[in-house]
Amino acid sequence: MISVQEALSLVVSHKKDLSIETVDLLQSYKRILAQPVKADRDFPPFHRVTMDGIAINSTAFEQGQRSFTIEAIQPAGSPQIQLQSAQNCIEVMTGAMLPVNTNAVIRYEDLTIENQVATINLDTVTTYQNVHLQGTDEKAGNVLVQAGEQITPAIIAIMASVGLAEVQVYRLPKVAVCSTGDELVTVTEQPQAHQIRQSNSYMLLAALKQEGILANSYYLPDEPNAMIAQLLSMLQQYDVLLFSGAVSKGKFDFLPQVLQQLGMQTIFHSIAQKPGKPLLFGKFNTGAVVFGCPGNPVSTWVCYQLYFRTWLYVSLQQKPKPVIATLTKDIVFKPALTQHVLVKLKQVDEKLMAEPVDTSTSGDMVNLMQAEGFISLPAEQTHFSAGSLFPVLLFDN
Ligand SMILES: Nc1nc2c(c(=O)[nH]1)N[C@H]1C(S)=C(S)[C@@H](COP(=O)(O)OP(=O)(O)OC[C@H]3O[C@@H](n4cnc5c(N)ncnc54)[C@H](O)[C@@H]3O)O[C@H]1N2
Ligand code: MOO
Ligand SMILES: [Mg+2]
Repeated sequence: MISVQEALSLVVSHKKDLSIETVDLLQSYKRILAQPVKADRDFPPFHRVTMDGIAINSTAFEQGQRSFTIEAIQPAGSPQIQLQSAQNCIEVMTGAMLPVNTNAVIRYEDLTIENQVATINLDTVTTYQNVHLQGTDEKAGNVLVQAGEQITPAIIAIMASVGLAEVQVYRLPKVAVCSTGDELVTVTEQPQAHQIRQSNSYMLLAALKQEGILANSYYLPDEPNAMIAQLLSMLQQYDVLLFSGAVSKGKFDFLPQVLQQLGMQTIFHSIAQKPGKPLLFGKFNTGAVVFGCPGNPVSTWVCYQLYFRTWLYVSLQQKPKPVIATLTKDIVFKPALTQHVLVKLKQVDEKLMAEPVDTSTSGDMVNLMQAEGFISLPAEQTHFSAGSLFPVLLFDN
């Protein structure tokens, strides 16, 4: 049996080089950016008025002048105009260019306007007050977003503002999610006493959606010939086959042998870890990789999060953001296995605390709901004390 570290390096070494494709700006949401996004102009591109009011030349105010005749109006969306006399002012609107020869904006709330004369009811006016100065956020030519970032609404806004109507992103892998087992019925069916409704593929499909991947869903019964017929059609279409169930030692756990019969090379089958010991990882010469997650829901979830997401992230050249947290209680775990412990996170003063979530078994999907991530306690150690620091693999469940 291989260690978690060995398994992860094998998964990484079988990453897929995903090509780059061009998609419409809005379609790029949640995809991984494959190009840097550069500022085509300064941010902001001009001295931008940030309050509705008047623009003056502050020298006149410093010399004691308080009342200013309104010369003109500068709306947002109009070319920049010029203050003709430093003793006058121009009405300016939020989003407008600051008029030439002005250097301060006074809000309407701080003015009295009568007969086209604005009187300032303030004791002080500072240079460039209520003005967002050109280039203070970014300079033209600078990289605003690096390649490798997952595209968020804020990144979409940045790309729109620099005129990127089409965006280069990494192609997403085509994924098939497949549940197995004669005990499974669909969500709409009333299960008999010996049956359960299948839930793992819904969980995986939803998790894949978080990565922007719209996967297709399949089902295999516990019968090798029926499995082969279904798998043959799936093999041609997908980059990843993500199974749950049928990978352990049971008389009806046919998946490993059926996949091998179809030409899959087994890269590993079982890892020194709990949960998720029977995980199967293999590859077809079509390039398709197989993750055969153990059927218990928490095992499926942990294997998906740790191994599939690692594969996905290296394939997409995406870097996960590490989080370190402090274990809140002592744990003793004697088997020579890495134990993945589901945790909730809470902030206590400066410290991020990882509190283990009570789960009875890896079949306990109800308590999985409480967890925000897991920590992996190394196999070589048996006692883990409260106060120790661990990296947390965060997930959104
Ligand atoms: N003799 C041994 N037995 C088992 C071992 C072992 O090492 N030796 N490993 C155990 C571990 S650990 C796990 S985890 C499970 C993995 O089993 P399989 O991958 O073969 O999965 P199944 O037998 O098909 O199902 C296990 C469990 O999960 C439920 N299940 C399966 N699919 C779904 C689904 N789509 N939605 C909801 N629940 C699902 C299934 O009904 C079973 O209860 O094996 C242990 N046995
Ligand atoms: O993956 Mo199994 O928990 O260790 O049920
Ligand atoms: Mg089984």
